[in-house]
Amino acid sequence: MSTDFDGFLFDDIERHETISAYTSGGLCPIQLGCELGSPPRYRIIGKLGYGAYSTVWLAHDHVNKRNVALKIVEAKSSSIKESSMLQRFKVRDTEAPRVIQLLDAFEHTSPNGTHQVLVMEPVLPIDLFGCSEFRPRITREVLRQTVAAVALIHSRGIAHYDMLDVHISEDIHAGNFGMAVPEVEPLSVVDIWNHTGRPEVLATLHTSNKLESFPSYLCTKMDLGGLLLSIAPEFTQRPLSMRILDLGNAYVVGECPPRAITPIIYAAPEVAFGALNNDLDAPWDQRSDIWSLAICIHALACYSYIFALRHRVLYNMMYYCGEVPDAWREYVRAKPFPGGVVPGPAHADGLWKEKEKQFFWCGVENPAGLVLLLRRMMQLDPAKRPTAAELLRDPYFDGLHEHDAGGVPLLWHVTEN
Ligand SMILES: Nc1ncnc2c1ncn2[C@@H]1O[C@H](COP(=O)(O)OP(=O)(O)OP(=O)(O)O)[C@@H](O)[C@H]1O
Repeated sequence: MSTDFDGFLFDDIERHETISAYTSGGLCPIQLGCELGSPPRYRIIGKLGYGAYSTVWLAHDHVNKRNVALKIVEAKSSSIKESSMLQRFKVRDTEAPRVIQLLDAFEHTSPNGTHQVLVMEPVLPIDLFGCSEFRPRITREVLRQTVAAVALIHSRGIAHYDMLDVHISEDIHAGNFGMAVPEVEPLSVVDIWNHTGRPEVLATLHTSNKLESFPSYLCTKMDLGGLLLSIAPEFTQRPLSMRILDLGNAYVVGECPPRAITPIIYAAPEVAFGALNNDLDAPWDQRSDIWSLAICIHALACYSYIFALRHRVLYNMMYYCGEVPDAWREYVRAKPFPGGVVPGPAHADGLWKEKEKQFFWCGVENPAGLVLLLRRMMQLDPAKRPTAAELLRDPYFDGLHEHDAGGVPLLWHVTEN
């Protein structure tokens, strides 16, 4: 082995967490089949996902005899805030939860430090650009429940602002929303392993010998949707129940907001403008959530992001909103509009007409209604954005109600991913 190279021999940043995140203060090395908890209680079955601060695993809880999701947070970040946020949203049996349910929390020590572990119900995240065999059809009901999840956290004075997950490269993202899949809970470990087949793993070979910090291999995410299609296909025929995930960056409005971590192309104008002018502490609150929720709804509806180019994002915001805010005029004077096209209402109407066609081709229910909804949400002035509770009364959601999500098959799947 060559000694002039210090690092990993293999890497695949598109499919795994960054290997270098396994370091002192970083991620917890995990092996399939290992048991966590004291006394050992949760047996790791497979990987469900990873984020900037954690890895998330499907595990079997020997005590309650059910499968659960374990979010194992890097040692230097504390998830105490996230677990106390989630505690606020624990529901009784009679209520429909809209926030992922926290079942337990404990600490686990690894060579990299002490990690918070959040035990949660497993959900099927809406993976916009993933390679699952399963893709839900994004109906008005899915979107209504997505807005209802945000309305719920807002009603408790909390802002989320991390609804769009970005993994490593800014090209791969998924919404921080998922569907409850209680069908996963009773599955036996052997059944799961039989149906998912041999786990795909990548050996972690490092040129140094600091081996204890790293797992001996990285696992590829399990295809939970594909697993359910093969083991419990009837799940696509029942009413769905959406959850909002990842309250790690959420805060109680009125307290000091954490720095917004939403990437600029999904960020609200007030945050994006600040960030592009080197003000990373631009304040954000629930009104900023409404903008990001619109970006998320757009992505759910047509599997693409409304704004793609970071360096043009402010211009595109002005084009879609048809105006130039007074506070941005100085910025615009220094960097003139591309091709000299000045934003205005007629130009904005034209862009949204094109958007309506795109929604139509993507099979969106009531494309014109969705355009009107998004235009209400995407206001450059945060004060003009409706609240999430007001959005639930938007004509786009007419005829849908919290108590009546059932009746017709609400999910469908496509396999040509
Ligand atoms: N309860 C769960 N069931 C199934 N999958 C989950 C669950 N919670 C999280 N995941 C998956 O794990 C991924 C990472 O989780 P999460 O976003 O909470 O981590 P994070 O480290 O806080 O990430 P970031 O802050 O980068 O968004 C999610 O995008 C999702 O795909």
